Amino acid sequence: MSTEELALPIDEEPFRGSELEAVDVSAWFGDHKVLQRVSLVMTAGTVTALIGPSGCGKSTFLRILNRMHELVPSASLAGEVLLDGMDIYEPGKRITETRRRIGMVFQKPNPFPAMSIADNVTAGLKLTGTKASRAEKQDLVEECLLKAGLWKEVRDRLKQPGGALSGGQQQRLCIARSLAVRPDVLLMDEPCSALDPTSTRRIEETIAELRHEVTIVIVTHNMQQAARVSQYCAFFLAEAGTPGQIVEAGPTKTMFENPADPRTFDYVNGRFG
Ligand SMILES: Nc1ncnc2c1ncn2[C@@H]1O[C@H](COP(=O)(O)OP(=O)(O)OP(=O)(O)O)[C@@H](O)[C@H]1O
Repeated sequence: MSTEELALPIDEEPFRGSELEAVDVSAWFGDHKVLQRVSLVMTAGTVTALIGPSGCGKSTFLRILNRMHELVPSASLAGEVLLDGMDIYEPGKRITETRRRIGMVFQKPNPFPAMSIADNVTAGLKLTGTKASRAEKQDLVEECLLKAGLWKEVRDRLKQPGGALSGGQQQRLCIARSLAVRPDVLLMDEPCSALDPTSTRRIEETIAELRHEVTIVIVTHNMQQAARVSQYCAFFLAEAGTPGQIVEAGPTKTMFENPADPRTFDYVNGRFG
């Protein structure tokens, strides 16, 4: 068989990344219940968008997916989060390993401002105890900046401080930093909300390119963005003081063009929220 025959068309290339599954996840801050039995499968090779009005628990849900929720002293939760079938909350599971496998990019770009661009990219290695030679680090810096779509813009100034980059470049630097520890899943909490339209587009292109590398879950308030970047969508809602729940989840096209629930239709068409 020739190599041409063996090669898969691009759409059928096997995806890297892992499957993440939330099973009956509920969450509280003190005795305030903010999520009620949320279940969702986030598949490798897809971008899953979490949408819904302010306060319905999207960020809380995202933070539960990499064990950041428990950093809030009053916070508690029930249910399971399975990473390739293994519960990340199982007693004895190391939090650092979970956070290495499930990275997070925040709303506001947060590079280490005084640290060089190159050192920002490799900063996570120390935290995860990964040893790398100088040459390996150099290769990693180039690889991750390329994947994050920033290499061409910074290749000649890798020693300059990360804080000197524009907001959009800083956010792509943070994406490169997340990729350097080779995560299986990347969580993004409104990654473009602090950025101008051009930088937003650039990040969206980066997300599209990364989908084959890493499973992506993104919280966004921007419906056009959800439609552009995601293949799968989950609509969260907290009605009249009740905890947030998923009203409906499914392929993005269906959610936008032919949702099953009238509340989804109203939300994606900007009638509330
Ligand atoms: N650290 C906290 N302590 C107490 N309550 C909190 C905390 N963080 C969030 N909450 C509450 O949990 C609920 C869900 O908040 P969350 O931020 O997850 O919603 P969201 O859908 O992401 O909102 P937004 O779209 O505005 O970011 C809200 O009622 C919020 O007030």
